[in-house]
Amino acid sequence: MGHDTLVTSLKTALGPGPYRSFRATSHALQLGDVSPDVWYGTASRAVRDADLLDAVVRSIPDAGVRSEVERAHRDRVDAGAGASTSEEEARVMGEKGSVAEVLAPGLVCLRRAIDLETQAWLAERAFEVGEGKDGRQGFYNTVPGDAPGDAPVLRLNQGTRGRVILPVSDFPERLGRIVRGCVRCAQTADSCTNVPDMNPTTALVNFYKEGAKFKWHRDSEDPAHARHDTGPPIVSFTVGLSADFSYKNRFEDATHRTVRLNSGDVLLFGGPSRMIVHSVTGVVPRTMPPMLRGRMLHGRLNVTVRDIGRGVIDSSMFPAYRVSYGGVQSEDSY
Ligand SMILES: O=C(O)CCC(=O)C(=O)O
Ligand SMILES: [Fe+2]
Repeated sequence: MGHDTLVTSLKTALGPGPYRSFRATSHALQLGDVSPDVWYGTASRAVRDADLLDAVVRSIPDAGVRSEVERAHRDRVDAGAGASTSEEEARVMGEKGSVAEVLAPGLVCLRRAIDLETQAWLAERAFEVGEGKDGRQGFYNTVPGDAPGDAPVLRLNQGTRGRVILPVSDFPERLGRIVRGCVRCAQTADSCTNVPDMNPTTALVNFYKEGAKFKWHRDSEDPAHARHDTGPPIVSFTVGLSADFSYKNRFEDATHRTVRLNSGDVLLFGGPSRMIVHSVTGVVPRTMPPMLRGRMLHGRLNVTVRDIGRGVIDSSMFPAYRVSYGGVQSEDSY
């Protein structure tokens, strides 16, 4: 296949946006910025037609790089990995109207990434694992009643917002498969360099009542990520009411951008965007999808799935989020 025919076939197979990001990843391969393995992973996910993928591999100009890629290809075929994308991963972004918006390098919003049934499932699981089967109080603290003799009352543990912090293994494995599907979609829309692979370890679940906010902060658990542009993405789900998520590069920046996150949207921030300063500036009334009414508490559920690497969470500090690395507490625990 000649070069021009190959380009035309790729543009047609991938569509303009994914084609551009695929071309950028291929350029990074030639510069040595992404490894042949990572490039091949992206290519094999983006280019579903086996003959076209062969043609792309054959077109790699550098013989050394090409043979590395061919090795990755053989390993994958031998391991049967081509068939290993689970149905669940494939379903992410399978909804009508799903679209990936690249807001900045490494910051990707997958619109309507999960369908309503999956949203209801995630909400049910989040309340179930977060709410004290084993004595945990989940999103709530018990506080004494107003007057002497009044029964104790439950209050959200962060005021108008409740939080739970869980190992991702407390959730059914389906969550990990959905997260991996989201990472793949974001990598295809942006690139594997901007959205590196991640290994889900931890879920922070926030429940916001109408009117709740979340202050400006960074999710900078791992000090290594604070110094480099290579951190694995945070994968953040919205279920229920919509919310305005604002972000900027530095605390002192006078201006910020805002993206409205609706039920079923998944926001990823990794690589060069892993350290964005962000805040939830508002929860939007009257945006609950009718199908979820009665299936979750009225409000917004946010599940952020993270890869905290070697980090250790100090659960005695709950509901504060304190993570340490090698015995040193990370700076921006919040
Ligand atoms: O609710 C959100 O969308 C963001 C939550 C967040 O920033 C966090 O849990 O660190
Ligand atoms: Fe955050």
